[in-house]
Amino acid sequence: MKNFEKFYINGAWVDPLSTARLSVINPATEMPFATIAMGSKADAERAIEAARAAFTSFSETSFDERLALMERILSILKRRNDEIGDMISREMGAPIAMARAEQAGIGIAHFSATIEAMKSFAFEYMQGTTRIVHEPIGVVGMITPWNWPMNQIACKVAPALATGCTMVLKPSEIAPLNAILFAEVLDEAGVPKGVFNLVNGDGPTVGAVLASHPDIDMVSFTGSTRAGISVAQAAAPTVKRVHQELGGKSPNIVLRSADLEKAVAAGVRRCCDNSGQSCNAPTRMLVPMESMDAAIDIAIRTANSITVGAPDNEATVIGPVVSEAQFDKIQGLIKAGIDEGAQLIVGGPGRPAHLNSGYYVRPTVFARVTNDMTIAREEIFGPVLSILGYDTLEEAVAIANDTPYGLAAYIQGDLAEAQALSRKLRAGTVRVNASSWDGFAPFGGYKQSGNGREYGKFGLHEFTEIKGVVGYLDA
Ligand SMILES: NC(=O)c1ccc[n+]([C@@H]2O[C@H](COP(=O)([O-])OP(=O)(O)OC[C@H]3O[C@@H](n4cnc5c(N)ncnc54)[C@H](O)[C@@H]3O)[C@@H](O)[C@H]2O)c1
Repeated sequence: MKNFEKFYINGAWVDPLSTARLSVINPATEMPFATIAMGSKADAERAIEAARAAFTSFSETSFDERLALMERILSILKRRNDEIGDMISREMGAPIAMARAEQAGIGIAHFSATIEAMKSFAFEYMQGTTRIVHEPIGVVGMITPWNWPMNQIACKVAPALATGCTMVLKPSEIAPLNAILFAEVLDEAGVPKGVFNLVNGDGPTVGAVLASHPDIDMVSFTGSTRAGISVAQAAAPTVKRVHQELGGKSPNIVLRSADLEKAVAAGVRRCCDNSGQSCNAPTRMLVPMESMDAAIDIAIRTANSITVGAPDNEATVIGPVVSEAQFDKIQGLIKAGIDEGAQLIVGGPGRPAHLNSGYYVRPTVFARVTNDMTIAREEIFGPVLSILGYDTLEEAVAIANDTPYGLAAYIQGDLAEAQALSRKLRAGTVRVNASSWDGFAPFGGYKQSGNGREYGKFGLHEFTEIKGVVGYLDA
């Protein structure tokens, strides 16, 4: 059992003031393998004080100093990538190769993209005789989830450092160890003391302090809509900026012009990727009604080809889901799908037959789902796909937009048709056909999927205040 019971505050690894501890569980074995300290209100306040004290000097560093710092971080992240990936695999169950290449690799991608973006970002410019200045917003509280842990940490910390903010990070208590390695990277890179601080703990204790504290100028939250609302409520009396990246129930519209085989197979795989634990997973596939039977055939074949297994086995495509609570929640939603009359075509309740321990879920597809069913409305966060039929394109758009969420939407088919359709979808990201991830594209949600945008120049914008110095030049 490894002990990770220190916090990183004011440039040093310090003992917590709190005595509470939590075991970190490997979801593949259901066994604890490490412990962390769970911070108290006093631990959070100590970190906020350090970040506040560091703000004046860090906000006055030059662009070149911050660029050099970002480049040092990037090179250390590259060196330690596999170690970070292995840790993520152990604590949240992602298959080892994917954990290294994608889960950890995305941290590198965000630092690279932010470095590129900061080089062309207009931090200051003239507008008539007024000087427009983007200044760092101040001390940022960051609260992150377990599903793509390094993604969320990097896409907040990179723009915050690039703009001259100081920060306190509270990562998910369910997958907290990658954040400890990340803090080691920042320490080695020479981030000035107090600029980056890490306190582990739970949401209602440490998270709530970050949300409500008057010395925090902005809280950047990624997680469930439920917790995002609590954060916004706690933040309201101090009128800080609240940036939320929340849940999703993203539609994937398969147009009549699409290659059905390719589109359905890719949609099933994408929904199950990361064991279905992606906020932007395409979980509602919309197919033309007359193609429903053919789509069912393709979905069954594809789901059966997804190998579920131990994260350290190279043949594994998807590992376990993160926790017992998540496993139980998914099982309950699969049961709701069956009880409400959706057609279960592959997968279903329980673990895959060859696995009798670990939080493994069978890739599951329901067909002939209607958009009022629980499985079409609630975020499941497991490898569970709903296929819905549509007759007209107008109907497809109405179904796609009939959700409280608006994080992402997907379109498969003719490019010109997809371009026109993309404007009708109420979602922060629309992905057309087999487009690959774009670390410079804005990422964030419409409706109850959040507010604000991350990634590239949009992240830089998010972490700044805009000042107008009127009369900067004589008229
Ligand atoms: N939109 C996005 O960018 C995005 C990305 C990844 C995950 N998510 C969402 O995250 C959820 C899964 O992650 P999770 O289970 O870790 O979510 P969660 O909301 O339970 O926890 C997220 C973080 O919030 C903290 N937290 C919980 N309650 C809090 C409170 N009352 N006050 C302050 N902090 C609190 C947790 O400790 C954790 O650090 C899904 O709903 C998913 O869609 C969204």
